[in-house]
Amino acid sequence: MTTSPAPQRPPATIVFIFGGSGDLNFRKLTPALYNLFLDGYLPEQFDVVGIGRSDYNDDTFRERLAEGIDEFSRRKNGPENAWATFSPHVGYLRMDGGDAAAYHLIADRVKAREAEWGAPANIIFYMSVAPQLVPGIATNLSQLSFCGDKNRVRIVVEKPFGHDLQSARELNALLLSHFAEEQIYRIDHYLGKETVQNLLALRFANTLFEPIWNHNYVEYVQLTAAETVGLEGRGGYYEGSGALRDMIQNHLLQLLCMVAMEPPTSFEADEIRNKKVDVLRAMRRVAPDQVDTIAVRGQYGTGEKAGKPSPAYRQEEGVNPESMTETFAAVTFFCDNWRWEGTPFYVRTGKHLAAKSSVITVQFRPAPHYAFPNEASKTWQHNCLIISIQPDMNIRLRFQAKRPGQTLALDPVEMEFNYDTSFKEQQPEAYETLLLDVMAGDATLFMRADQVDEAWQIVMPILDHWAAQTDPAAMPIYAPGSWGPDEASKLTERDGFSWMNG
Ligand SMILES: NC(=O)C1=CN([C@@H]2O[C@H](COP(=O)(O)OP(=O)(O)OC[C@H]3O[C@@H](n4cnc5c(N)ncnc54)[C@H](OP(=O)(O)O)[C@@H]3O)[C@@H](O)[C@H]2O)C=CC1
Ligand SMILES: O=C1O[C@H](COP(=O)(O)O)[C@@H](O)[C@H](O)[C@H]1O
Repeated sequence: MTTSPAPQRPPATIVFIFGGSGDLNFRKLTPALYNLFLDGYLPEQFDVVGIGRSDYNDDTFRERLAEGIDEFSRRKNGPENAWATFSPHVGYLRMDGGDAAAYHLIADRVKAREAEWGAPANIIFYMSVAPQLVPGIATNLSQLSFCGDKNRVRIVVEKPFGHDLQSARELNALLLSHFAEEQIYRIDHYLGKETVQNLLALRFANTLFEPIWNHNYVEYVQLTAAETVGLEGRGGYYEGSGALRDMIQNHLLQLLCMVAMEPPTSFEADEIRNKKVDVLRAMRRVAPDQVDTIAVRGQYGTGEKAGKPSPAYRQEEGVNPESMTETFAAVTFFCDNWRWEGTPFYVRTGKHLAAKSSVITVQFRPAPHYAFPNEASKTWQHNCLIISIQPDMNIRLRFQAKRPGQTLALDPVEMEFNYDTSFKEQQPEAYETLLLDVMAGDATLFMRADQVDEAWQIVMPILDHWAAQTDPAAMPIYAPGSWGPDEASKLTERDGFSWMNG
């Protein structure tokens, strides 16, 4: 999301992707760069260099990535010869990120390109590797003479950013010992989604919602990120993570910030990030003995998918048969500030749920006086703003309307804004937006160290409480294809509400 009306082409840039041979680059990063290239956003002088230990050379690496483009790029092979024009910009360096002596390969590559281009290049180091490798790579990079150049060198760090508060602090301290904060781009791909960025437009480019966007009018907010997929071959990672760490500490708390933040005075990166971190600071820290009242976890059991038996989480590859890792988490958060005091924010996420659906629901309070006869509205519902992030991309406003006829009958109806019908432009993938922002030096959609820290502080009491419960029989099990364990409904029902499904 560049803040200028039309994005400028970035200057000459080399993107080094540590983990170039891995899944994220294959499915997301190179397809995103390729789409940016096709859309004319990349400079003429750019290189993408994958780094890994796997045995590729430039040609075999390009062949491998071409398969990823075929399968995962929204533009597929694009116009004729598009890949043939793009692929010479792609190369591979075979090296071990832990081998400090190998880093001259990077320096040599930069030197050669700059000589060819006749100008210094911006350099981006993308950490698409397991988190435990990041400190070593960052330390080795810092030995390169140009790394301290704030104007042209940036480092992108993938999630998870730490495993807990302590490790996140250590990682931040290490990165900040080698790079300035403005060089560090902590990525959260949810912030690159069009529908998520549109939350800022919805709230701050309209007068309609802002006057009622507070605890006086909003009864509660629900944020759901439901997935139908399971582990997708990432059992090793997920087993050490779980739903709270994997989705809530980062993506869902960031969404919550977009819903709850105060209006910014500008779209400067730090102004937006200041407003977001204020929300995180205001969020209630839960006492250990309160965790069971505000948080529920669960794990998927055996079931059936596409007519075939599907294994329970504890039977998945890389998972402990007595695992206590949650594949579902639901939490009631409160933001203790003037705007939101007393309004619950119900947040939930899970694997193998009934639908793929990321939705924010803002439920308004009932009308102060209901003059209609009770029998007028058998299906009476509160006003509600439903913001669908994905896969549907729409915003629906639900209100009561009179059903045509001679009786006074009211029914809930919806006004809908839909991206597909309102705009003809294609939606860029989140990684396209975020990679272009890194190249442009725009950190608005990236997390600052203090945001990461606050988000960990918020979830730590829940994680600690759950970690202390070790009886496998105590883990609530839910059926794949459901909306999670029954216990999750208690969170909302306790307050007289229910989850909005589907
Ligand atoms: N895949 C996804 O959908 C998502 C991934 N992420 C995050 O992105 C990061 C990468 O994930 P993903 O691509 O799935 O992981 P993979 O396991 O597929 O890839 C890991 C990469 O790290 C490289 N690597 C491992 N050890 C070294 C080393 N010593 N030196 C250099 N390279 C090394 C591997 O290359 P080689 O074996 O050739 O050395 C490989 O390219 C992780 O932090 C993950 O959490 C975040 C969101 C989504
Ligand atoms: O970061 C992650 O996100 C994906 C969900 O992303 P989405 O864009 O498809 O909603 C999730 O599957 C994965 O476990 C998590 O690490």
